[in-house]
Amino acid sequence: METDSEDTELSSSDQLGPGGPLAIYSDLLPNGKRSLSAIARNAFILGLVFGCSLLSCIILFTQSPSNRFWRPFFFLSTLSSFHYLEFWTHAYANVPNAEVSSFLLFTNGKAYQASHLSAFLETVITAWFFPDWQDHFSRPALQILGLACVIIGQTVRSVAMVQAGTNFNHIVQSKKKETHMLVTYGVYAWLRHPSYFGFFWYAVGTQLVLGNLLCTIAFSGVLWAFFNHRIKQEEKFLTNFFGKDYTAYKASTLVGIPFIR
Ligand SMILES: C[S@@+](CC[C@H](N)C(=O)[O-])C[C@H]1O[C@@H](n2cnc3c(N)ncnc32)[C@H](O)[C@@H]1O
Repeated sequence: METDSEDTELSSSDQLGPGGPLAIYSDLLPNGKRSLSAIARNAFILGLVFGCSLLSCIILFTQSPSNRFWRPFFFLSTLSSFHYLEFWTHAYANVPNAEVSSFLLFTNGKAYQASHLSAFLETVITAWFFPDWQDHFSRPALQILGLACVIIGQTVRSVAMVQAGTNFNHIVQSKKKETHMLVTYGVYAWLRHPSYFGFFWYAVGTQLVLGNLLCTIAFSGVLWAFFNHRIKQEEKFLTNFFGKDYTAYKASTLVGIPFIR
């Protein structure tokens, strides 16, 4: 005798095919843009890199601050926590946009990857071959300032992403969605681009802590030009979306990146 459950059993391709009853889950399968296995894998790897590099950084620094090889491990720990938080903020407050690409691991462009590789190489090469030159630039006061920038920058960016919720999108939107609301509360009450403010100061701060003279200059210049252009474009779209409300909001807030108004 056939049971009800056997009656309704479908082959896996029927269940997952277009319009099949489980088609809604196809996004979550391996290779889907919200693939649960890829999300679990990325989170595991980033957690592992964060834990190991933070521990190595602390051990090397406390053994002897003059052993400069705590620096690359510091950089890896900031990078891994940054990429983990990019996804976590989406998973917490922006579920419809939480995708594997929200980690920004391999989707942030070649310039991003090249600049981080350059920073890593500069700190390793100067620590190994030119320690005096590195010491000359990386004074404790600059490093403490850099660390403050990293902590404040990362915190402001993550808090902004949580407060903006589903209104935040890694890709600047040129068409207004029905659900898109103008965010003017929380950190957005003071800063109109807090996630850009946060990233700018976080990134420059990492270079100050590492004692990277070349990359401090390069990161400041390249990021300034990038955000200056992006903010102007984004504000044109936001003015189209929200009209006078955005103009009034703009007049009462700051950007917080030098010379960008
Ligand atoms: C990568 S997010 C960056 C948001 C903002 N510029 C920041 O730095 O926090 C880009 C998206 O956020 C949206 N956005 C920017 N400011 C907003 C605001 N105050 N309220 C609602 N959406 C905003 C833009 O429309 C764009 O699609």
